Order: sequence, then structure tokens, then C-alpha cells
Amino acid sequence: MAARAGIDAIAAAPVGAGLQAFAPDARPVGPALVSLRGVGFGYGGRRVLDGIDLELRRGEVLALLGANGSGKSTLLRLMLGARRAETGSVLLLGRRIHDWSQGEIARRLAYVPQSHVPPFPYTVADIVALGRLPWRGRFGAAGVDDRRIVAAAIERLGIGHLAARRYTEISGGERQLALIARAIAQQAGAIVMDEPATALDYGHQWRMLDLVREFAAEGHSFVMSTHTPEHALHAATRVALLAGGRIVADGAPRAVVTPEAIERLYGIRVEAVEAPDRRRAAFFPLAAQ
Ligand SMILES: Nc1ncnc2c1ncn2[C@@H]1O[C@H](COP(=O)(O)OP(=O)(O)OP(=O)(O)O)[C@@H](O)[C@H]1O
Repeated sequence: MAARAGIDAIAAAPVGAGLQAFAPDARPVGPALVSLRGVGFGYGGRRVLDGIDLELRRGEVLALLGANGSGKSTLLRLMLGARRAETGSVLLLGRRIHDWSQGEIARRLAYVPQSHVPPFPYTVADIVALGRLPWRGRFGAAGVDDRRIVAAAIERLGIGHLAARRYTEISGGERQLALIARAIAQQAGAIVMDEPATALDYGHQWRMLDLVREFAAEGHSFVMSTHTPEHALHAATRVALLAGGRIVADGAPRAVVTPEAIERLYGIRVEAVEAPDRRRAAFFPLAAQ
């Protein structure tokens, strides 16, 4: 009954209710950093994305939800310029992304991939320091500022105890934290994260999301794919849903992440229990009838 009341409360609450308590949501967002306009893309003639219109604006945390294979990673790679749209256009700060050099893109967009295993046994500190490369000359050595920024990123992620360890000899979750630290050290302003919480334990998942909110409050932008609707409600200022190769919803988290949306995306019926802040909710699968 409590759960049912939760759904009803969510359904009855006006969209945006309770948002004022959360600084990232209350803050007006800035101009578009990345814009996808009518983007279509496929692999070997098999269409994966079609007619995608999506924007990432300054200061936003945009969460992307969609079933396995719905095209989230592909969409993120298109946003980064790592894949070329077959139709439509991808713009970085209003200019076609492929008209920017790799270095120019890397100074504006950082990437946290789903998994990454380097060929050499770099230390964690070395991996984080790679984030500084776009800011150094071709053969430029790391300066005092680079070292300070790398140390600050390691500190912010709480991975000082891993700094001297070999990246190839730490756990998947520890690697994920190192990759997030690398992206932060990159000081790109916008960070594209592909399922950043997947390898993290329960505590690190929520701490990472809080960190995202802190950085967004400082003016950074994030786009992150996730399989956890609760994460989108916790950290995102906007949520987009991907299904059938298209964006089927794009808007305020409370308005978009609903039991109906979850059923549509994942084919599973859930009920929602609202958090005391009336902004977030937890979802529980309904028993099979
Ligand atoms: N390199 C590739 N070559 C051919 N097909 C691919 C390639 N990468 C992805 N695909 C296909 O494109 C579709 C979208 O894949 P993508 O990885 O973008 O989905 P996703 O939403 O990120 O999935 P997941 O949630 O499982 O990570 C899937 O059907 C996948 O099999």
C-alpha cells in the first residue's frame, strides 16, 4: 500500500516539485556544448540510431537510459566524434565536430569508457596523468600545474592509496575510479561517461554520483549512460530515453523516469516509492500476476 501511495504521489506531484532543494536543477543551464541534429547511424547497413536530436548544455547532467543494445554507447561515441554520423550533424560549440582537431576536442570533451585495459602496466598515477596530454605540447613534459591537477583529481576520487599501483593489477571498480580521475584531470569542461557506475560497489556508486553533482555545480557538464533509473533521478538534471533507435523522451528527471517509462524500456512492470525529498524514487519490480 505504501508503494502504491508512492506511485500516486509521484503521479499527482507537479513536474519539477521539490527541485528547488537541489542546486544543479535550480541553476539555469548555459548554451549547447554538443548538439546532435537528425543523427542517424548504423553498423554495416544495420541502422542503430535514427533522427536523433539531443543537446548537452553547459552545467547539465544528462542521463541516458535505454535497454541493452539500444545504442547508448554508439550515441556517446557520436557525441565525441569517435564515430561519424551517416545522416544529420553533430556539432561541438556550434561547429561540426569533425572540423575540430582531436586535440581541440579533447580539451573540451573527456571520455570515461565502459572498460579500458592499456597495453602497458602504467601506474594509476600515470593513467590519471594521461588526462593532461591534450594540454601539453607534442613533446612537452608535465609541469608543476599538471602534477598539481593530477594530484587533486586523485585526491577528489579518494584513490591516493592506488596511485603507485599498476593499473593492470587493480580491480575493475578501481580502474573505473582511475578513469574518472583521468577525465577530471583533463579539465575538459564536459565529461562523457559510458555506464560509469557499473563496476563500482554500492558506496562508490553514490559517492561518484554525488561527485558528478558537485562538479556540475561548479559548471562542468556530464552526459552519462546508466542502467539504473534511480541513478538518473539522483544525479541528472535532464534524462533522455533511447528506444527503437530514437529518443522517445527528453526532459526533467521526475517527468521522464516513471514506472511507465521503465516498462516501455525494459519490459518490466515496477512500482515506485518516493524518497522524502519528493524528487527521487526507488523502483521495485511488481510480482508476476
Ligand atoms: N562495432 C560494432 N559493430 C557492429 N555492431 C555493433 C558494434 N557496436 C555495437 N553494435 C551493435 O549496435 C547496437 C547498439 O550497441 P551499443 O553498444 O551502442 O548499445 P548500448 O545501448 O550501449 O548497449 P549496452 O547497454 O548493452 O552497453 C547493438 O545492437 C550492438 O550489437
